[in-house]
Amino acid sequence: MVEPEVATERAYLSTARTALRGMYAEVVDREVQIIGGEDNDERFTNEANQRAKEMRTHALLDLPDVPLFFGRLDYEHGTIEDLDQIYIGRRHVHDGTGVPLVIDWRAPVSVPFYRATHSDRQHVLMRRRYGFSDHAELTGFEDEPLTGVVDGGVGSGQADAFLRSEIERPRTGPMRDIVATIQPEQDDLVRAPLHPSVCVQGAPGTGKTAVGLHRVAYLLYTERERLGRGGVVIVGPNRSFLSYIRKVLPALGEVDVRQITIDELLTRPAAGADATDAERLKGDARMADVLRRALWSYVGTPTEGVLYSKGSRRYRVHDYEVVDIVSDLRESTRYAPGRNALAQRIAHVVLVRMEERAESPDDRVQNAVARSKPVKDVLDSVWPRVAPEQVLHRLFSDADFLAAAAPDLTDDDRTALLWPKPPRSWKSAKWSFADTVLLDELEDLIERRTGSLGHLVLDEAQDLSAMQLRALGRRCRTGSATVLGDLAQATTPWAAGSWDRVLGHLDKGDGVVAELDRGFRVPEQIIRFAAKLLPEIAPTLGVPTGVRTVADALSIVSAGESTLADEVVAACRAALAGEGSVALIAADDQVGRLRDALAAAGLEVALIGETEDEIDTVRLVCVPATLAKGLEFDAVVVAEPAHIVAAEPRGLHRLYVVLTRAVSRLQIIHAEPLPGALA
Ligand SMILES: Nc1ncnc2c1ncn2[C@@H]1O[C@H](COP(=O)(O)OP(=O)(O)OP(=O)(O)O)[C@@H](O)[C@H]1O
Repeated sequence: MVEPEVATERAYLSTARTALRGMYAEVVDREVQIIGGEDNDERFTNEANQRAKEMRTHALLDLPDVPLFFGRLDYEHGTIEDLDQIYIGRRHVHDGTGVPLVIDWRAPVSVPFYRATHSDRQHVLMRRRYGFSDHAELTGFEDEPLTGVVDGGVGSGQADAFLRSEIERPRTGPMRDIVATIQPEQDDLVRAPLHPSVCVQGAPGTGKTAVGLHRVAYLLYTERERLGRGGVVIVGPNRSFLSYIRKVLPALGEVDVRQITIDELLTRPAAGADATDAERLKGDARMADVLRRALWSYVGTPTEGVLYSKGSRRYRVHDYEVVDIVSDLRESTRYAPGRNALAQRIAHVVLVRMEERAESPDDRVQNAVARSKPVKDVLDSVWPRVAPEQVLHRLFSDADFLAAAAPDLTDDDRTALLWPKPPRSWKSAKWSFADTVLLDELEDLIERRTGSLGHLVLDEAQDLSAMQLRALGRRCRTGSATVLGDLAQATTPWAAGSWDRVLGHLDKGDGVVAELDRGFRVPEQIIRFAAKLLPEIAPTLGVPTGVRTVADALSIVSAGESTLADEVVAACRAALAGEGSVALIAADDQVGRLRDALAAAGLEVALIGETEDEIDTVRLVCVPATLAKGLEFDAVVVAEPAHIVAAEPRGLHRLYVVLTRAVSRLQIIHAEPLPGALA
């Protein structure tokens, strides 16, 4: 490391920071042009301009702890106009005269930073990577020449050391971006085009979440206009997870992406709960047919025609004519427009009758007839207005109605769906979360949902049911999706199964499935240990490889029933003596007690689920096993695996999730025997 050169690079960083402040001030000082006038168009334009300015200023804020660049490429002279060197960072910075000081990592000229190799240099002479302190002070750099002889792994070896130190940099607070060290196989997915949809199967810690977030940042860079219209939404499994990932996109300069859970995306609140069997069935794809049949069974067969009077004249539409119209319209469109069409078609027949008598009615007459009482009476009896809640209430309280709508379900299935004590009316029903998804489907069967997201990212998608996926797909009909998950981590009984099926339910059948199999988070020893569960939980998946081994990564302590809590306290205390974040993970019904034991021993500890924000500040957190998904910690202590397994039908899958949260060290403490595969 040449000191003067570090000083030069620091000076460059400081020039870039000053330039960014200049860009910020320029946007702040620029007046938003106000268009005169008070009508909606003008108001809308003024608001949009104001909002664009706010977003731009927000995006240009210099985050004090985030370095402005992380790498440099030295190109062969003449490759890029006027520049032989480019600095690569999270956003573009220029000096006010048009000279770029930092180039956005997403720009095409930055691609070789991630892709160039000795055998395919892409005109690059040298790649430089910078090291920074926690406060974004430049501390040094490593050079990787891409020309000349490769001796003893110079180049890729150095890069690996850099990647390793990035991964092992102690964690505090929420997830960080990986923009300085995105790996080629990840870069392929990050920069894949907006269409078709992409689905990533990846073992724990292979970077799926990181890839999904960087892909969003990349797509917003390349397709901002197209995505701006529909918007981008990231759907995650729960609030703790979303809180954990919330800072990655802002650090990449993207502040306008909604990150929500699926129940927040569906607008109906849930108040009730389901038994497991009912919940599993309610997520099953067969429910789509059941709902369709149930809804359309409200359309009856007309037994009477329509007699329309105007003054002393009468016009008759015969019953068989109404029968024909109804059977023509049934299921040819959504339910509500079908009802309107029926009124219009009856009115049209009346109009024809008028014309046959040499009258000359116009469109206004047709509309008046369609709204007239005799026509409305027919509609109400043959094609009544229905609310989604009404249909579902009847389905779960009327065994005959359910049997007619669900001929393909078994008797046991139907019994599981029926409410033991039906609420008196659909208005007083307490809908479960699975019910709200069904109501969403019904709503769309009644009136097609309009509007579409530009892009949808689904994380931990292996857990979503067919019906949930359909609801999500409806919100992104013309947009595309990035689907991320791991079938081995599927813990819900209603999980849809294969990725082809997931894409099918989302209505993104043209999506491509890719696999990530290099584990970055978890040391090789821990991966191999956890992977002993794979033959039982996901026999078709291969064992991932870890990119690192870490000395003493895994230890297993057997304790007595009465000493378990003491061992847990000792293990957490020892883990806190090292650097970074520490988690105690235990079965949901055990974690509170262990938290109390830790607090009683004088350790500062927070419980995830109760206090999301404290993940940012408290080093030791207790994590109920059901909230561990997607999270990671430098050191993890797992208490009593047998309890975690016994707590739920897919307990072994849950244990696999829990065992794969550690970046450096995993300690397992058990009084009961370990599950067979791990013993
Ligand atoms: N290229 C990379 N450079 C540095 N760190 C990386 C890289 N890829 C992944 N990581 C790190 O590995 C860890 C795991 O990444 P991530 O959470 O995205 O994995 P995942 O596949 O979503 O895991 P899980 O299935 O457990 O949810 C994170 O700390 C992430 O920052």
